[in-house]
Amino acid sequence: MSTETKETRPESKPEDPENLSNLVPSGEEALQNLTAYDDNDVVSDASATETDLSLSGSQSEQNLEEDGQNSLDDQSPLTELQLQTQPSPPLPPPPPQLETRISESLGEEESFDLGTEQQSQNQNTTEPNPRARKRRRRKRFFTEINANPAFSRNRRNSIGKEVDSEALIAMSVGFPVNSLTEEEIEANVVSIIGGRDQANYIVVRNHIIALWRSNVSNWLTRDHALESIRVEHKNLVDTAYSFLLEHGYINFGLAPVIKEAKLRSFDGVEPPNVVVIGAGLAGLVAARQLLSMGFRVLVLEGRDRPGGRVKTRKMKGGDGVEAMADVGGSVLTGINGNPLGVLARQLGLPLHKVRDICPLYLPNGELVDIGVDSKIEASFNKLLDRVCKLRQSMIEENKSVDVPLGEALETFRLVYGVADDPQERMLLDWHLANLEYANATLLGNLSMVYWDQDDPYEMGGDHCFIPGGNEIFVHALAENLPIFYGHTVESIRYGNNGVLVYAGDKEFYCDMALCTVPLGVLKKGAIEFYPELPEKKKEAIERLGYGLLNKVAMLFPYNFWGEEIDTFGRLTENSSTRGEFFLFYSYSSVSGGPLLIALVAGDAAERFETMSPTDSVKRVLQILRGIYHPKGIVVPDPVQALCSRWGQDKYSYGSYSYVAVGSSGDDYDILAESVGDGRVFFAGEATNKQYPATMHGAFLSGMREAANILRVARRRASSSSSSPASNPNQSFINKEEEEEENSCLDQLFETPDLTFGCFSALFTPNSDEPNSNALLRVRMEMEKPELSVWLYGLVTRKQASELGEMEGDEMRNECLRDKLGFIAVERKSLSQEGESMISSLKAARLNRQIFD
Ligand SMILES: Cc1cc2nc3c(=O)[nH]c(=O)nc-3n(C[C@H](O)[C@H](O)[C@H](O)COP(=O)(O)OP(=O)(O)OC[C@H]3O[C@@H](n4cnc5c(N)ncnc54)[C@H](O)[C@@H]3O)c2cc1C
Repeated sequence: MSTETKETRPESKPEDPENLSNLVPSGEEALQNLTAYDDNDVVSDASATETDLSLSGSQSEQNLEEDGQNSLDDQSPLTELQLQTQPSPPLPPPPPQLETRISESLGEEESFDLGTEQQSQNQNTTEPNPRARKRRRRKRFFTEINANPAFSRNRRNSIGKEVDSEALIAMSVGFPVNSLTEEEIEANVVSIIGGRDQANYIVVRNHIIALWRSNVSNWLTRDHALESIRVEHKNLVDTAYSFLLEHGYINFGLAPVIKEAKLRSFDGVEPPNVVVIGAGLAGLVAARQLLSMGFRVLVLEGRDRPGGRVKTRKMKGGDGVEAMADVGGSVLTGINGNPLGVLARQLGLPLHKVRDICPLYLPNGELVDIGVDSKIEASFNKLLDRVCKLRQSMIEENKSVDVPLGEALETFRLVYGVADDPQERMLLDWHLANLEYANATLLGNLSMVYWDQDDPYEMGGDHCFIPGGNEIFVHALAENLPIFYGHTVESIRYGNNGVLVYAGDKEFYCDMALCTVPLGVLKKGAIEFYPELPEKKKEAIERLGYGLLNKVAMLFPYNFWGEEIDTFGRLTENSSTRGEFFLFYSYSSVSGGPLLIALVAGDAAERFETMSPTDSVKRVLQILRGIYHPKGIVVPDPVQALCSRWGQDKYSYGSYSYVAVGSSGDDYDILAESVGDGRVFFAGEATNKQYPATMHGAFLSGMREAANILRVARRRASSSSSSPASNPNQSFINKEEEEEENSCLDQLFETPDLTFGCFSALFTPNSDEPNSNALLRVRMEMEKPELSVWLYGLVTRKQASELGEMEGDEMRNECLRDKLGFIAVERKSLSQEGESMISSLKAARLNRQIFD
């Protein structure tokens, strides 16, 4: 991925004692008595070896001087380089540049600010030596768009300005300024590519996106979209609206009105069944979207929790200090157009901008001189520019070779004599470590040609934290979804008639399956496919890189590092350990307590997994004391600490994808391709060429595949012989199983949450909120008892309780009918929402049986 910073994660599995993140309890004990934790927050054994807390405060006393000139500005011939080259895929032209800077406010309105590339480096801080953490990017100004005739006359006056800002919003969401995306072309949004219709379509499409983004808590209707467009362009509005809706660019997310909406995609035919494998962001988003499209959906998740590589741990100390630590994905890397930013707005969550200031400390605790710092940062960026030029020349000469990025950078460094001085070398190493962090691997593994192929698409705007952690999103997305936890999928068998998914001793039959497991799991071959995946896909799985990043999260009794910074870094004299705790994230302002997270990148991330947690935490404290003791600041022991082990996590086997030498962005596309003529689909961060290795990339891949599944389902439904409706045996729940289903429901109602009169109610297992769902059941007695039926409907938990408090069923029925507009229906007519609630209840009960 690109160089924008991201966050680490830890994780541990109860089954595998090696695979544990670790907690450090309070005080002295903290380092002597490390307790292992797992995904269930189970605190087990405290058998760590004795540790010595007297860590040395000062380290190297090097006197570092600013060096003279480097000669990076020289136009030295590239042929001087002696690089070991490796074959790479043919070089395509460089990707389109979408580098206009857009800034989006975090409130309901969006504002845009063209060309304000430089971010302020010294704001809101008293730090004497602030530094910018992010690599600067060159920028292009947005090309002008002229007023378009698609708009009605009364809007023409202000049209130029509006079209510009609407185009900017669409761009921030990932749409090109004046062309169609591949998805749009595939969806046939216009009959002639490049014609006048296309130009009009683009304006209409941008307009609809901007309209919805102006109030993401609303359901944007087709009529509303049409209001400001001339009526003769109704077809364009229809096309653009349907495209955007079905592909999840509008009306998506967690606003109440959006959660309730149901598309009528399968009127008159049995909706197809989809099994989603994995309840990470990609799987959750896809499952939600598919349910809202009318599919029947089931999610199989190996862990006992949703979220996958998004995991927030509650940390707690003796004196009431506590904090929420994101041990997986943490930073929203660019808020403009980011779908997670939309969720935050819908849920009313504030965002905390990660401040750009990042002081760097020398091993002796001194702050790095700002002049040297700026100089080396500039040199580092120039080295990268040199690499860009080299690959540009390779593209022009059509040379299909690749070399490791690290090798190219080192060669240029030597050629231009950059960072010969020890302090400069340490600074350069810090930047290289930062690059290894962003890509979760050693620079020696990265493709020089394609490592930053996603740069042109990167989300603009601030990097942000979600106060309380990203699991807020996960829980909101997972609410009421039929997720079966503890179901590790071992094989997937697919054919013309459907898909069989095997998890333990259970098999699940479905029309289509969506596999969202991490690339690390695919690389391990942990899931067998029958027939085997196509060679092309297997090769892409092999080629694409999947790297490692780890974290140590430490909850301290108080904040000793100051409230005014969110990050600080430390330099090391040893290049080979440059990624070891090189960057610290402070979560004091967002996590609820004095929480510090140290990152471990590159080589160090691998070594870290073999170190004992006691030693790791001791080492971090040694570094922190090296920085703060010389300033007279006491660094206390943490009251709790944990270390991640993403590489040993059998549901991940690493942190996120990167473009390895010999691989390219095309491999992401190949990973995204479905197999078995539209039977098995793939989503997840490693299937998203534009936004790999990110939370929003995972989110968008889930949306993408939901749209693909809908397209294939429609195609199949229209060819009657293979329509799921015409072959009931293909249904996930067929007629024969209906009775079993009903008896299952009877079993659920054997232990209702509430019972009163002839009513009983079950609460959704995923929420205690008064407005969460309750499934109400009522017996309709008939004269002939054998004709009596159970009827069902959804109310809220609060309404169910209020009904329970009323006197007599007559009053209840009156309230249901007159006040709540409640209509009780037979089981088979229950809404999709009702069905998914039943599935959640069943899943929760099953999970209780497994885990209690
Ligand atoms: C340490 C770390 C720091 C990161 N920092 C950032 C950041 O700051 N910003 C950012 O945007 N992104 C960050 N990321 C990346 C981001 O977290 C991921 O890209 C994203 O969460 C991936 O989502 P996903 O749905 O593709 O995969 P996952 O979240 O991994 O979901 C896949 C799911 O499949 C399940 N599964 C696996 N195998 C099986 C099986 N056989 N059967 C059933 N279920 C199975 C897993 O348990 C998991 O729940 C970070 C990641 C890590 C690890």
